[in-house]
Formats: sequence, C-alpha cells, structure tokens
Amino acid sequence: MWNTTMTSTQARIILLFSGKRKSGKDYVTDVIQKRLTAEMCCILRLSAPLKQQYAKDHSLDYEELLGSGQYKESYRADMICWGEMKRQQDSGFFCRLAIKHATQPIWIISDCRRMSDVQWFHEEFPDRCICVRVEASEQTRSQRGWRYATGIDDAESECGLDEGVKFDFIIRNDGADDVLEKQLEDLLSLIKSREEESNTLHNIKPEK
Ligand SMILES: Nc1ncnc2c1ncn2[C@@H]1O[C@H](COP(=O)(O)OP(=O)(O)OP(=O)(O)O)[C@@H](O)[C@H]1O
Ligand SMILES: C[C@@](O)(CCOP(=O)(O)O)CC(=O)O
Repeated sequence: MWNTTMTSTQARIILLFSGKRKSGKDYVTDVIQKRLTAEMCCILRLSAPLKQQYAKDHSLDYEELLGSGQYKESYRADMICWGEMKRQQDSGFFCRLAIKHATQPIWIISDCRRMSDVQWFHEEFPDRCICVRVEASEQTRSQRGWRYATGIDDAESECGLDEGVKFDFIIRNDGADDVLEKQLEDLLSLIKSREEESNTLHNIKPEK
C-alpha cells in the first residue's frame, strides 16, 4: 500500500495532533501508527524531551511522566511552567528535539498545544502538515480520569489551539468503536492521497 523506497530521511507527511486532556490523543495515534506500521510511521511527542529533562532535573520517574496516570498529573502544572520558560527563549526548542532522530516518512506529532508548535512545523515543512484535532465530551473525558484544574484547563497548554487553527480533520472520540473506526478509515485515506501527491512531486525530474 505504501511506497517504502525513501530517498531522504525527512518526513513526507506530518500529522499534527492536538486535543484536550483525556480526549484520547495517545489512544488514537497508537491505532493510526499500528495501521501504518512502525516502519512507515513514528509517533513523536513534543512533551517527551520536556519530560525527560524535567525528570532529570527533579529526580523523577520519566516513564511515569510519559504515562496517563495520576503521577504525571501531579507534576503537570509545574512542568508547564518549566517548559514555558524554555519556550520563551526558543519557541522551536522542543519541536527540534522531538524530531531529531526520526527516520520514517510519516510523522505523528501527538501533542501540539500552542500556536507556535503548529507554526513551527508549517514553516519548517510547508505543504507536508495535516492538522488533526481529537475531541471528546467533558463527560467522556471525566470517565477517563479528567478533572478540571484551574491554571491548567484554562491556560495556553490546553486552550492554545482552541481558536485560530484550520483543522484538516477532526476526530470525535467518545468511545463508540464503529464511529471511531469510520473516521480512522477516512483519515487513512487522506494520508494515502497526500502520500501519493508527495511521491509524485518527489519523482518529478528537474528539466535539463
Ligand atoms: N476510543 C477509546 N476507547 C477506549 N479507551 C480509550 C479511547 N480513547 C481513549 N481511551 C482511554 O482513555 C484514557 C486517556 O486516553 P489518552 O491517554 O489517549 O488521552 P490523551 O488525550 O493522550 O491524554 P493526556 O491528557 O494524558 O495527554 C486512556 O486510558 C485510553 O486508553
Ligand atoms: C508539560 C506538558 O508538556 C505535559 C504534557 O503531557 P501530556 O501530553 O498530557 O502527556 C504540557 C505543556 O507543554 O504545556
């Protein structure tokens, strides 16, 4: 199905995922990666280099910070402040670190949160980005463990992409497997058609 003859290690397609806490970004992106295969598609988290350095500086468990449990939530507010300090110096700081070792032709950035994240990818990789929003109701998110927290749910980390972004695709992830499945099929078709366009462009030989 996919063309695996890559001539460069740079991504042909970049899926920029965003969504509120417990909307299911990790769940959905895991399914998509499985469908595309790990050979073709990697999941990159902007928060991974952030959590790694934060864990090191604060003697914390990096793996737990990567998970979806209470451990991460108890450090979230402080991690946000810490990350924002770094971003003020260089807004592309975590974006560059996150993509550093990626070799697959399709990248999933699973946790865009700020306009500067989306802008950075669009500027670095024009015409390759697909912006995807994952949405779930507050009721569903609560069932998954979400509790509203002032200073987090009303701050840029959660609301930075609520307005001003034109999403190419919105996934409703409220738990009905068949509804999610249909949306995933549609997104995979969009990725496939972008892949074909991109292959066509890459295969055009320059005129002599
Ligand atoms: N469609 C689904 N079917 C079953 N379980 C789901 C579904 N979507 C999400 N979940 C579960 O809900 C929980 C939260 O999902 P997930 O960690 O993917 O959300 P997130 O948006 O990445 O959250 P975070 O705010 O921690 O970044 C996880 O336990 C996940 O397995
Ligand atoms: C600190 C932070 O990166 C935590 C993200 O955790 P997660 O994507 O919800 O697993 C959020 C942020 O950068 O604002």
